[in-house]
Amino acid sequence: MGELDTKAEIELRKLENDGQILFENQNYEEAREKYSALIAATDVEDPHILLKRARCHMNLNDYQSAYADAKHAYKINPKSLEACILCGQASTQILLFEEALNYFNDGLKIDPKNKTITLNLKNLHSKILSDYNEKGKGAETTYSAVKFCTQDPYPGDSDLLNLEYEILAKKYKIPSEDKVNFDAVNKEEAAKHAALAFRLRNQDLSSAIHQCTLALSNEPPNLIYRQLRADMYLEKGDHVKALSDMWAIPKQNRGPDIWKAGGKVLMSLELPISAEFWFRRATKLSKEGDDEAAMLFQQVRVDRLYRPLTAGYPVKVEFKQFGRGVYATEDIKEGDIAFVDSPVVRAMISNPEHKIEACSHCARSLLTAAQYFGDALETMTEEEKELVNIHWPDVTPIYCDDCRRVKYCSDDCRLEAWDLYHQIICPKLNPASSELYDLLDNEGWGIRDDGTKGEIWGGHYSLMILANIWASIIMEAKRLMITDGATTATVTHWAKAKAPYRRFIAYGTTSAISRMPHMLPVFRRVFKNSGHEGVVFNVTEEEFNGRYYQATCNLQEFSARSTPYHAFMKKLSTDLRGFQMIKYLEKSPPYAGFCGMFPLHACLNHSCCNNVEIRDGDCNGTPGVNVVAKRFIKTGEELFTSYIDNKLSRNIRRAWLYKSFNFWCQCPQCTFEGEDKKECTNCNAKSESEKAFPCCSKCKRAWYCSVKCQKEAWRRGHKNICSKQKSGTA
Ligand SMILES: C[S@@+](CC[C@H](N)C(=O)[O-])C[C@H]1O[C@@H](n2cnc3c(N)ncnc32)[C@H](O)[C@@H]1O
Repeated sequence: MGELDTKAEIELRKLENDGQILFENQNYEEAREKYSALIAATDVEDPHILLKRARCHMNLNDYQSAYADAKHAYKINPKSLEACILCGQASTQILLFEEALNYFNDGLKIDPKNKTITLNLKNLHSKILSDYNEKGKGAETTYSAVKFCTQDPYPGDSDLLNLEYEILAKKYKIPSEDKVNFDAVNKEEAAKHAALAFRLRNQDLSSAIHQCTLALSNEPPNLIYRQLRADMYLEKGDHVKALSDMWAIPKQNRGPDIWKAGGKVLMSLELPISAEFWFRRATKLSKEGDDEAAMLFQQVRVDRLYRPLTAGYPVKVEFKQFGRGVYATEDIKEGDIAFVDSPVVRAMISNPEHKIEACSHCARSLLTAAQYFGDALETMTEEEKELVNIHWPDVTPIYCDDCRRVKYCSDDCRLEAWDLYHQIICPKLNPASSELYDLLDNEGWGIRDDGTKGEIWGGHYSLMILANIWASIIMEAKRLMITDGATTATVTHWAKAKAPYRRFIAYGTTSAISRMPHMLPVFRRVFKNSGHEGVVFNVTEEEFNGRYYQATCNLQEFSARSTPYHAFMKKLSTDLRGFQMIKYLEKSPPYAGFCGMFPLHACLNHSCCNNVEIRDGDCNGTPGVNVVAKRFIKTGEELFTSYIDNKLSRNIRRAWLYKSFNFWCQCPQCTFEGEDKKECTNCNAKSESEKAFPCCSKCKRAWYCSVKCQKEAWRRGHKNICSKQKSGTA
C-alpha cells in the first residue's frame, strides 16, 4: 500500500513539474492539461495548483476559466495574495470591475504596498475609463427617469377608485356617469351665445362663462362648448366646475389635454387614484409623447405611496428628472436625523473571519462574552468572571424548532419570521431548501447539477435576500388566498403580495443568469413547493434577473448599533465593583453585519458632495438605519447620499456610477471639478502647449486657462465644493 502511495505521489509530482516546465516554455495549452490531470487525480484541492492552472488560462485568454480557478483558490485560502491578484486580474478582463476592485483591495490588506496590485489598479481604472469613453458623454443629458417607470395600476386600485368616485359624487356633486340633458336643442341660439363667449373670454371671464352656460343650455351635447367652458373655469380657478364639465364629455371624446387637465384637478382635490387614471389616459393618448402627463402621473403616485413613510419626518419624496428623490420639508440642522428606516428584507453578511451571532430576523446582535473578551475571559479573577456572568445579557439563541438551522433573539422573532417567510424555506418542511443553507455555509459553493463542484451563488450579497423576498411573497399570496376563501392564489393575490417590492428600481448591464447559471435551478427547486396546493411560484428568468438587480441597486449595509456589550457596560456602571473591568473594555465590540432593502432610504439619490450619511440606528426598537445631515440642509433642498468612494478622481467616480447605476453624475462636485490638466475646467479650452494649466491652489482638482475663468468658476460654484471634505457613506 505504502509503495503504491509513493508511486502515485511520484506521478503527481511529475505532473506538477512537467506543468511547470511547459509553463516556463510558454506552452500554456499543454501545461494546462498537466495541471488539469493533476487536479483530477488528487482528492485534496490545492490552491497552488488551481492558481497555476488559472495562470495558464490567463495566458490563453480564457479569462472566465481563469476567474473560476482563481476564485476557487481564494475560497480555500482568502489570505493568499496571489489568489487576490489573479482574481482581480481575471475579473478585470471579464469586466466585473466591482469584483476586481474588491479583490485588489483584499490583496492590499495583506500587502499594502504591493506594486503588482498598484499597477493592476491603474489598469482597472483605465479599463473603466475606456468603457466610459466608448459609451460616450452623449448620453449625459438624455436621461429621463420617467421613461423607466411603469404606470401599471397597483392591486386594489380599482376599489380605491370607486371610493374616490363616491367622494366626487357626494362632496363635489360630480356623478360617475354623465347625465346630460339631450332634449330641447336649439343650435342657432346656442351658436350666438357661444360666439359671444369666445369674444368676451379675454375681457370678462365671468360673462364669457355665463354666455357659454347659455349656449350649453340650448345645446347640451355640444362638446366644443363644454370644453370651452371647462377651460374658462380652469382659467378662473374654479376647478371643481371645470372637472364637472370635463366629466360630462364622454370618455371616447376626451382628448389628451382634457385627460391631463382633469388629472391636475383631481390631483389638487387629493384624489390620487382618479388623478393617476386621468394622467395614464393622457400619456397613452399622446403615445407617450407628453412628458408632463407622464411626470405628473409619477408625482401623484410617489406622493401617495411615500407620504405614509415620511409622516413625522422633515422630508417628503418627490418625483423629478432623476426619478424619486428625498426633499427637506423643513430646515435640517447638521447632525440631525432626517429620517430613520427599517428594512423590508434583510440578511446577514457572511464574514468567515469573525462570525458574530445575530438574530436572523431582526438583526439584533447575539455577541457572547467569550467572543468579546476572548482569551482574557480565562485569565480573569473569580470576581471579574462573576461580574461578566451577572451583567452580560443572556444571548442564548433560540433556534427554529423544526430545522434548527436558523437563530433568533427571541420567541417573538422566531414566530414572526415563521409567519412571514421562514416556513417556506424551513428545511424540515421543505427539504429542497437545505441547499440554500448549505450554500450559505460554503460561501456560495456546492455540487452543481452536473456533478461538478464549484461556485453556485456568485452574488455580492447574501442569497438569503432573494430567498427571503420570494418566501415572503409566497406567504403573503397564500394568506390573501386563504382570507378570500379561494383555492388558488389569483393574479391579484400575487400582485398584492409583490407590491412592497415594486418600490425598488432595478438596473443591471449583464444577465444574472449568465453570471451564475447554476443558481436558478436551485431557487426553482426550493420555491416550487409552498406546502399549499394552490400556491405555485415559478422563479422565472425574468424574476431572477429583476430581483437580483433590485437588490444590487438598493441594498444597504447595517448592523445593530446597540449590542450585548453596550447592555453589559450599562449594567456594569451601576455596580461598584465595575471599575476593575475597565482594562478589558477598551476595544469596541465586533458587529454582526447585515444588508437590507430600505424603502425610504432607497429613494436617496447620489451626489459626490453628499449632504447626508447613513448610520446604524434603531427604528421602532429594531436595528435599521438613520439618515443624518452632514451639514445644514435648507427647506426644499434634496437629500443626497453617496453611492461610491468620493475620494476617487472625477472621471473614475463618474465611470463607476455610469457602469453600476446608469447615470452620469452632474453634482456640483462633478460640475466644478476638472479631470484633465490641459483642459480649462471652466471653458473647456485646450492647452496648446505641453504644459498643464495652473490648478486651483486649494483643492488642486480644477485647472484654468486664465484668471478670468478661475474667478468665473469660483463664482458659479467652485467655491462650494473647493476643499470640501469628501467622505463615502458611513
Ligand atoms: C437607489 S436608486 C435612487 C432612487 C431613484 N431615483 C428612484 O427613483 O428609485 C438609484 C438610481 O437613482 C438614479 N440616480 C441616483 N442618483 C442620481 C444622480 N445623481 N443623477 C441621475 N440619476 C441618479 C439612478 O437611476 C440610479 O440607478
